[in-house]
Amino acid sequence: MVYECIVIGAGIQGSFTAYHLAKNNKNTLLLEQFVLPHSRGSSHGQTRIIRKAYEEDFYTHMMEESYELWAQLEKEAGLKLYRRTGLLLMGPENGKDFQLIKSSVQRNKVPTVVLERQEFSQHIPNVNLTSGDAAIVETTAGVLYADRALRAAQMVFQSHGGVIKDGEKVINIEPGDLITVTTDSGTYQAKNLVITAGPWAKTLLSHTGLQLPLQVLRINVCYWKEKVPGSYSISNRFPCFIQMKPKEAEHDIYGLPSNEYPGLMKVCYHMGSETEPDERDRQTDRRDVDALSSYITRCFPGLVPVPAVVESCMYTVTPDNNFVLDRHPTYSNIVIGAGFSGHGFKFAPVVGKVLCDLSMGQNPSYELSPFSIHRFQGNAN
Ligand SMILES: Cc1cc2nc3c(=O)[nH]c(=O)nc-3n(C[C@H](O)[C@H](O)[C@H](O)COP(=O)(O)OP(=O)(O)OC[C@H]3O[C@@H](n4cnc5c(N)ncnc54)[C@H](O)[C@@H]3O)c2cc1C
Ligand SMILES: O=C(O)[C@@H]1CCCCN1
Repeated sequence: MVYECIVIGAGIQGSFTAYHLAKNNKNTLLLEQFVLPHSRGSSHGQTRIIRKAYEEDFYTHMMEESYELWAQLEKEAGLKLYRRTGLLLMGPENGKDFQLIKSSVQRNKVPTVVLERQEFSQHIPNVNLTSGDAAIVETTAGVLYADRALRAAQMVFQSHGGVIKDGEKVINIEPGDLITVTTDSGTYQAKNLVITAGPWAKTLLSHTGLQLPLQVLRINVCYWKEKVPGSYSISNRFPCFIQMKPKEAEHDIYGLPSNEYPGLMKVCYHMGSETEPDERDRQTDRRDVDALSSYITRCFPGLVPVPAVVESCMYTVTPDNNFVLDRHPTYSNIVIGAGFSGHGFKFAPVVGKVLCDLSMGQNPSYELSPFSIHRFQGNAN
C-alpha cells in the first residue's frame, strides 16, 4: 500500500502534522521509534508555557491562530489542555531584550499589564524583583498540559483514519517520486514524507544527504519545594514567569506555578549541555542547578533552594533559535520540521498546519523566510 504521506516522529510537531493531514483526508502513517507514550525526546512532561509575548512579530502572529487551534483540539478531544495563569516577564528595565519584547506586545496589542515596582509585591507575593528590573504581565498566557495534548492530537489523528506505528525506528530513507522508508521491522512507501524527528533530526536527515546546524542540549527540569504549600500554586493564581538576564547566569530562567506535583514549582534554566540524543543520561552537568539555587535563594525566598525532583528533556537548537520549516532543498516531496530551540510546543498546531500545507503542495499562510534552510547556507556543520 502506498501512503499519501509518512510522518517520521510522533512528538508534538509530527503528531500535529499528522492530525492536519488526516483531517485533509490524506492517508497518513505516523512512525515513532519508541513505544508510546515515552519520555526520551522533547515533548514529554506535564506542562509547557503558552504565550504571545515575543520580540519577533511573526511569532506573535502565529500564536493568534495557535490559540484557536488549541481550543479546537480541546473541543475535539473533550479535554482541558490550556489553563490561563498569566506570564510574568522580568528583566533589566533598560536592557535591549526587555525593551524589544515590551514594545512588541504593545505594537501587537497583546493583553499586558505593566507592574510598577511599588505595587509589585502586592500583585506577586513571595518574589523579589531585582533592582534595576522592570516587570510586565501578559494576562492571556498560561500553561499547556503537554502529555495530555500529545495524546489528544494522536487520538484525533487516529479517529480520522490515521495510522500510528510505534516502536519502529526508521533506519533508511530512499528519496524518489515514491519515497521508501525502512524501519527496523518493515518497509513503507509514500508520495510525501515529513521529518519531525526532534533531537534525532540531524541523524535522520543525513540519510537524505542534508546537513543542518542543529545542536542538541540536555535540560535539567527542576522542581523546587514550597516552604509554605500553595504559595506559588496555580490555584492561588501564581503566574508562569520568565526572568531575562538573571544575575546568576547568562541565559533566561523560567518557571511554572506549582500544579502537577503538589507543593513543587518548576523552575529551569533555558540552556543545557550538549549531548547525543541516545546518550542523554550520561550527561550529568549540574552547573545550571547551582545557578538556579542561587537565583531562587535571592528571588524566590519561599522555595527550598535544593531541587526536589530533576527530570530530563532535550532542546534541538538552531544558530538563531528560529525553527526550520521547509522543503528539502533537493527533494521537494520531503518536508522538514526541526530545530524548535526550546520554544516550539505552543506553536505545534500551527507548525503542523504549515508542514501539512507544504507537503500537500499548498502555500502556507505564513511568510516562511525566518524558517528557511537557505539561511544556513555556508553555515552547515
Ligand atoms: C525542558 C523543556 C522546556 C520547554 N518549555 C517550553 C515551553 O514552555 N513552551 C514551549 O512552547 N515549548 C517549550 N519547549 C519546547 C518544546 O517542548 C519542543 O519544541 C517540542 O516538544 C519539540 O517537539 P518535536 O516534535 O520537534 O520533538 P520530539 O518531541 O523529540 O519528537 C520527535 C520524535 O521523533 C522520534 N524519532 C526520532 N528519530 C526517529 C526515527 N529514526 N524513527 C522513528 N521515530 C523517530 C522521537 O522518538 C520523538 O518521539 C520545552 C522543551 C524542553 C525540553
Ligand atoms: O517557550 C517558552 O515560552 C519557554 C520560555 C522559557 C524557556 C523555555 N521555553
